[in-house]
Amino acid sequence: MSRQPAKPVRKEKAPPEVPSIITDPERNIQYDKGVFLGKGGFAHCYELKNRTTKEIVAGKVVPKQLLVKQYQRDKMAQEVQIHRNLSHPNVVKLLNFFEDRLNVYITLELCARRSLMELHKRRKALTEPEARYFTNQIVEGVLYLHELNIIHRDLKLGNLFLNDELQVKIGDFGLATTVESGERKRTLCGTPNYIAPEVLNKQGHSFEVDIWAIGCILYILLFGQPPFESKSLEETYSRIKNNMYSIPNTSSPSAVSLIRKLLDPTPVNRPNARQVHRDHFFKTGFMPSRLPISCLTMVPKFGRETTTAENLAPEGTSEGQQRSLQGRSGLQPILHHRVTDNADRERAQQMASEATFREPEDAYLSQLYGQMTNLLNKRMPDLAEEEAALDDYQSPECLPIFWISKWVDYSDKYGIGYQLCDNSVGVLFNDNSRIMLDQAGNELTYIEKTNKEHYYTMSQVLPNALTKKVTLLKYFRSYMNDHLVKAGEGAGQRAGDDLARLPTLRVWFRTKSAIVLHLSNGTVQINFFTDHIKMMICPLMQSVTFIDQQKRMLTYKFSNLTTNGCPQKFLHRLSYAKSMIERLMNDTSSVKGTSITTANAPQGRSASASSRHLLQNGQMHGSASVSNMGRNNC
Ligand SMILES: Nc1ncnc2c1ncn2[C@@H]1O[C@H](COP(=O)(O)OP(=O)(O)OP(=O)(O)O)[C@@H](O)[C@H]1O
Repeated sequence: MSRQPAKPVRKEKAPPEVPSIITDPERNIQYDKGVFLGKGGFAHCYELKNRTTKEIVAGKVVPKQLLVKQYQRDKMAQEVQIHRNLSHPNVVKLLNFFEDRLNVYITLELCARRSLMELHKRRKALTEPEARYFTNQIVEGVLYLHELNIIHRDLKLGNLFLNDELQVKIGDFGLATTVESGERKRTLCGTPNYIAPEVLNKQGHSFEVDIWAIGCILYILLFGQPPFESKSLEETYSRIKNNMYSIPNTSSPSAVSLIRKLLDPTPVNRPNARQVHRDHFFKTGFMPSRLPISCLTMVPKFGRETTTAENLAPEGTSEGQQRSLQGRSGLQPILHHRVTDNADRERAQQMASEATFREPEDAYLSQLYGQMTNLLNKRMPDLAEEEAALDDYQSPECLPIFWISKWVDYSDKYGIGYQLCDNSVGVLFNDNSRIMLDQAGNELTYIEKTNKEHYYTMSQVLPNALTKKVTLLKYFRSYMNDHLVKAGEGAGQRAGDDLARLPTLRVWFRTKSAIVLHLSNGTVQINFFTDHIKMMICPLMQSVTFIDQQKRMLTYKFSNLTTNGCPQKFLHRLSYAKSMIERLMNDTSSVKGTSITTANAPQGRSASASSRHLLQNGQMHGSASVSNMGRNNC
């Protein structure tokens, strides 16, 4: 592959010069600059740690050189003016703002789980209970704003942030405005993403533009794409003006009815925020009280037990085996998910069971292979390693939610055990069945080689057929805890964990130089043995993360590698990854149809054994990859 000589990369805007210790002079607070969170049109955002209280907040940094024009300063002042007085669980809290010689700083409540935009990229269409959960919180935030006579005017997935509890937080008040009663706004600086027809038609607009945007958001959450999307902007605008959209017939009547009301072409016909909040859609059906982190990348599991207030045991378990969620010593009482009455409950159960998980046939391998081929066919300018490590080249929002932090190869007898970065553990057995135990050590998933899933809790009596595999799982778990870097006790179970479906290891093999692991959510991970560099490639975010020798996590979008350049060292690995993906594709097809059924099948019978480097004499070989990745990275 021909390489262009290193040349300075053209950047749209110079990154801000940010001191490593930032001082809020007025309040005499010092912050340590932490990890880079991302950049927008104006701002670069970092984790900031209060040096006294140790609290971590998000710090938006805007270089003063970007605020030279009066209108830029006015816009920022207006944004802060509106945002600073707001206080609601579904609105990002603006904590403080201050400046130093170089920059203006705004400190905000930290939303460590990014935004609904990244969720959408990873998941596309969500289940209806998830769409209900997120939209309900958006509506609660909007209701609060509208009651204060504030229109947000730019509600979009990227402005709906998520904290560690996966609570929605409305942010970015750059286009927000206040309205007097009956006033209709005539001008709007900037183009809102989900622009309402009355804005396009310049008829004057008000609160109803936010309601329209909620309609677009609910549509995207349910169906995975915007209602008026087309190939060109003109066509999209024409569809908006003519109210041309269709609703897939997979949706429930209450979802269809609400979308139609929200996307009414005539603003006065749309419900106001209070009416939306009271809508049938939110009052019926399954409303999770909390969603697990895994739903950022995997469809949740809605077993029978999770859809009822009583948390009934899964089918096939007896009364005595039912799990009691109350009164478990040492555990927080778990909030019940909301289901209204018996009829609704039945419907919710039916809907939930219909939402059974279908893992894509090859878990995105061919898609990823195509992306890698495309990327490597392009000329990527050379880039010095240290330059590539600068914040401005990074896309930290694309960092995978899960990766394998430890693994133990015991495939000469049983299989491979691994720990995910959230401390959950799994085993891929030689017979291609999989088992997974969550970080709290409570929720157990068993996946047959046919991909059929079974859910249990560790407190219930498990089927005899599983005893041996669960024993092995525990064995792997304690081995990884004892012999590899100390993992610490898993956190206690939290509400919503019963809905978690964790990604599992699907296929793996070892070469002389690396172990190659493919997770069911599409992530391909390659750990290189010699220099301990690791790479995680995600087809859904179209990005690659390298964990370098200094244990830095460097995440690049494929598109940025082509425009900004790629260090030689990473380029070699990308080429290597492409051939490994090809091999995974071949392995995956050979795994299909294998007739191996026992847990400890002889080595030669495993369909994928040919590509595994099997250790002899029952030896375990393991690796703890990256012991300290920091909170943001998990
Ligand atoms: N409260 C927060 N917590 C965590 N990350 C945040 C927070 N606010 C912003 N970010 C991150 O910082 C990035 C830049 O923020 P934002 O998009 O608000 O900047 P901006 O320049 O105002 O954007 P825009 O161009 O959309 O107006 C976002 O992509 C997001 O990843």
